[in-house]
Amino acid sequence: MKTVVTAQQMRDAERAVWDADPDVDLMTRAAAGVARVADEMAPEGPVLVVVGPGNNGGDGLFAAATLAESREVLLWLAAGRAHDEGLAAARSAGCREVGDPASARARLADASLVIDAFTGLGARPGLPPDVATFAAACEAWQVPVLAVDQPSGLGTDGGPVGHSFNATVTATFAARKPCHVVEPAASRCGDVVVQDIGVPVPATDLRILEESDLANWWPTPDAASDKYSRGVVLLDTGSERYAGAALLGISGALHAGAGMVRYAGGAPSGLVLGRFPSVVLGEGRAQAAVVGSGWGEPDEARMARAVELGLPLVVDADALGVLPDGGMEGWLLTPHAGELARLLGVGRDEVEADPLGAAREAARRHGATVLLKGAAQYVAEPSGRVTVAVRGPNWTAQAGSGDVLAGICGTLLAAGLPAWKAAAMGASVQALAAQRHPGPYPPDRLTEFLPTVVANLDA
Ligand SMILES: NC(=O)C1=CN([C@@H]2O[C@H](COP(=O)(O)OP(=O)(O)OC[C@H]3O[C@@H](n4cnc5c(N)ncnc54)[C@H](OP(=O)(O)O)[C@@H]3O)[C@@H](O)[C@H]2O)[C@@H](O)CC1
Ligand SMILES: [K+]
Repeated sequence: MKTVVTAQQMRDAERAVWDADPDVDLMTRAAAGVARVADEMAPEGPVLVVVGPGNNGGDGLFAAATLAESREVLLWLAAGRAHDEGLAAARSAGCREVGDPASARARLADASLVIDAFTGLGARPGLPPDVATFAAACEAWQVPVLAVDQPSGLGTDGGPVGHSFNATVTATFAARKPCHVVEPAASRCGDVVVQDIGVPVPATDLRILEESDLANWWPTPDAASDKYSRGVVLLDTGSERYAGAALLGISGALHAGAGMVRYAGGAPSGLVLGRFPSVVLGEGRAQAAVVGSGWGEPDEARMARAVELGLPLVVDADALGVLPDGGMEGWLLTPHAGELARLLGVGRDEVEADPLGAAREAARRHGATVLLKGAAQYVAEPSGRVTVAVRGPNWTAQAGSGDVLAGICGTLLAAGLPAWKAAAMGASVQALAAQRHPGPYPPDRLTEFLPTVVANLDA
């Protein structure tokens, strides 16, 4: 798992380093990392550096000085002022300045790389008009952009996105920041490279899961395991009309490695057994249950029966409309943005503008873990801690993915994992399956790849 730090947490961490050693030169380390990534991205051709007024611009200027030893480097002082020492170093290394915004845009015709060093940790969201026009021109001309610390225009801690650079690669320092992992900002960051500049990273309440976590934590049977110790998951999903949701959830549960799947939902039993003969029909001993996918409507009586099971529940789709008033400790709610908006009584656009805040609020209000599904997936616990799942390709945005995911999470809950882990690992393994098998596979086909993904998880 990798920790994500806010702007303030990063500044505090840097302050601690300076307090311990006032002579430490973090900017030189940061700039060296930026120059290295720049050379990797574009080994030759002119580099154009957009320089802002603060230390982010300072990083860009010292990186420019290094790059100018071997290639042409142009500076656009887009704020009209710049970090004094950085500017002196860049000038004496031979960097030349473009005088005005139009000249900067004109140089995009032959630039092999733009380095965006306008703003970083000190950014207010948005860009001055000249810089916004330049950022749009970079996109239109398809010039690769290396963002220093973050694409300028984004708020470091995430939030709504207006004018900003759209980076090919972002070179950040010490740890990722919320804008690198939380949408809508994350999509503007390209590939995020984290440079070690000798600043220890504090533990925080935001982190991202990695494949190695899945490898270490995936519940793998041993010689003493039987179907009960591996975990029995009960699904009360599907209906006559939405029988497919039941099949998809069962498939997710089985391919994630359930010891046994029981099915007690509304899909025709012949259909279920015809496709999955190992499924046991009806209720019985189980360690977790999945409810709501494919019910077709919120059903209070059905929800009440599920509550009576006394099991940790994965609550999906229609069941989210009939949540009990309390007693959901250990449960996992799996809304997409629209469902989460309904849970909170706000507009979907509000959830999309601040998915982290919305997921945290729902988890706090309901006292349950919330997995917010979508292109990026967040797992919020009632404590406020959030884990970001491994990201998949956009192909997975299709009907049925959520039904499969609920089944996978049910299996992991039944295996004894806490709700946050079941959710983050379930979402991540589905994303990895899609990543390793790119293309428009339907969700039932993708599910069949889960066993090979689990067997080959890279520690
Ligand atoms: N701290 C460290 O030790 C290290 C820091 N490092 C580097 O420093 C960066 C942080 O530097 P920083 O604190 O100087 O802030 P920075 O992001 O350059 O911006 C502040 C300036 O921008 C201006 N401005 C803001 N938004 C604007 C907007 N929308 N439109 C126009 N102007 C805007 C703002 O103006 P003001 O708000 O004052 O009006 C102010 O003048 C960090 O990201 C990393 O790259 C590394 O070297 C490692 C060591
Ligand atoms: K930047």
